[in-house]
Amino acid sequence: MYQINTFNAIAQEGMERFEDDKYAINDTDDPDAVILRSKNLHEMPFPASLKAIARAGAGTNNIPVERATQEGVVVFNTPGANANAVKELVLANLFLSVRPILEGNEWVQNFPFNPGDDVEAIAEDHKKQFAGNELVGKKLGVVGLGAIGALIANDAERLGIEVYGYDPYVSVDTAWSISRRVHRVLELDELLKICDFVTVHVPLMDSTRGMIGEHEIAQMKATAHLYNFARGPIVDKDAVLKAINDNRLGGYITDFADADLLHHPKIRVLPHLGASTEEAEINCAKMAAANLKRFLETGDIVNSVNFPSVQMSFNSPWRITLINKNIPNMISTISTFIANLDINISNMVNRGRGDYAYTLVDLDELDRSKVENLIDELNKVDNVIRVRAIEHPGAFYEEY
Ligand SMILES: NC(=O)c1ccc[n+]([C@@H]2O[C@H](COP(=O)([O-])OP(=O)(O)OC[C@H]3O[C@@H](n4cnc5c(N)ncnc54)[C@H](O)[C@@H]3O)[C@@H](O)[C@H]2O)c1
Ligand SMILES: O=C(O)[C@H](O)COP(=O)(O)O
Repeated sequence: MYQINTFNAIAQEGMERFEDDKYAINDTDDPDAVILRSKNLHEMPFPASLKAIARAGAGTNNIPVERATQEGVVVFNTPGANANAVKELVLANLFLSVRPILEGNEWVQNFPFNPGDDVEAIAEDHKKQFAGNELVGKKLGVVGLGAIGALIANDAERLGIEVYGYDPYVSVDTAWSISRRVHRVLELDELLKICDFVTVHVPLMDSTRGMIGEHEIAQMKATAHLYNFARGPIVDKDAVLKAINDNRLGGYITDFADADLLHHPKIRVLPHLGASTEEAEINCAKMAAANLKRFLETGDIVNSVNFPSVQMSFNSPWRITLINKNIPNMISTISTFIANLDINISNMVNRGRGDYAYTLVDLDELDRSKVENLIDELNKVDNVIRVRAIEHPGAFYEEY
């Protein structure tokens, strides 16, 4: 039985993938894996049993990824699974930025009409104060052309907006998906100078913390609007407040609530709603559950942020998985241990990522005690961080 613990509300459509006869949910303090959304794990020690953490979402800044790596815990996320939800929220805010839609509604709802008033005529009389602008022909800068940024760039371009994109690390796949009518910008300042709207979609990392600060805001048009649906600390809020109060920035729209940003007429604050659609929550939960199940049941790694992508078809009675330091001779050391126990290797794959590597070894061996003995031995090997044995689920092996 695998033990899974959850944090945050994970959509049932994902959780129901964990079959009752194989998985126990929230039943232990020593889980094999955790599935979560934005719960902060930084101060939480990991139990020795923990093998994997699945983030049902994109950002993993709530997870101590480096510590997880050192402790041999594989961290997964769900790339792209909530990108459409964020895209739609950003587009909605673009419309709200050019048209006083919310203000018009608020005015009508709160106007002190008297009984018998011609409400329609009074509204017609006042509508001029809620005239707006159009998005067609405006310039939008997209900082970070990943799953979300690429969708926004393409859809904004289709709306007739002139789109400029900046991402020095854009993936080849994403680059192919972006319309050739989206202008590629090589310097962030260049984009900031010309755009009416700038929307940021980069992960929060040491290199992006505060990346939109005083200098960057000073490049922007005084009428421009800055959007932050990525993470609060990517934008320097003090620089934003100062610029807005000095009339050097037109507005700030953020998905990250902060007491200092509340009740300002030029700042709109949302309670982290980017991924909060039924569709995105289901997509993320399903993908996170699939990542976890596959890892626990086969050792395959797909969509990890700290270990390499490794898949191998599982055709042997036993598979062992190893997380080890990425140093010379590890593979020969491991295979020598296996050979010394007179066990034959039927298939093997090893991939490194930075300082760590992941190895799958399929064994032509039916004797459980020999495999258990091997695991004990491998656990003693220097620079091996975690070893696991997975029995092939097909009972037919017992018959041979
Ligand atoms: N508001 C929400 O609810 C919500 C929902 C989903 C994601 N997010 C946030 O948005 C971030 C992006 O999500 P995504 O799914 O598009 O991720 P992604 O990994 O697909 O894309 C991130 C992109 O940022 C680029 N990048 C990294 N550093 C950069 C830099 N210094 N300058 C320019 N580009 C840079 C990368 O090359 C990549 O293309 C997430 O990490 C998360 O923090 C927020
Ligand atoms: O990084 C993400 O995927 C988003 O910020 C969504 O966070 P949530 O799952 O807590 O809504």
